Amino acid sequence: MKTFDELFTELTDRAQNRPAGSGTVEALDAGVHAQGKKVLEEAGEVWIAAEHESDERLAEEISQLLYRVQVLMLGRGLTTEDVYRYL
Ligand SMILES: N=c1c2ncn([C@@H]3O[C@H](COP(=O)(O)OP(=O)(O)OP(=O)(O)O)[C@@H](O)[C@H]3O)c2ncn1[C@@H]1O[C@H](COP(=O)(O)O)[C@@H](O)[C@H]1O
Repeated sequence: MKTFDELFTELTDRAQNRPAGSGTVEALDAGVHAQGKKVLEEAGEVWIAAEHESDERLAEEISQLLYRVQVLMLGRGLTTEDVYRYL
């Protein structure tokens, strides 16, 4: 179990150290256009799960959306502070 901030720290480390086999490194190398498409795709899956699937499936889809949003943040060079200032 990890928090949003803990995941962001982990993904930042992946971006900096680029370990072999990291899906995050692959997603970052794919560029902002591909990262944005993944955000949209996961958002759609969250919507469908919210209407038609279990709480557990919905929670899982939301976790994937959060991951995809973080990859996009890293792709654009944003930090959590850049986002939190608007919350
Ligand atoms: N939280 C996530 C996470 N959520 C979603 N995903 C990726 O997103 C996929 C699910 O989303 P999709 O529906 O788009 O995927 P898919 O269509 O089934 O498959 P592809 O798009 O990959 O072909 C998963 O199979 C993962 O590849 C994640 N990949 C990694 N993490 C965490 O990120 C950290 C770093 O991971 P690595 O960079 O892979 O080491 C680790 O703590 C991981 O647990």
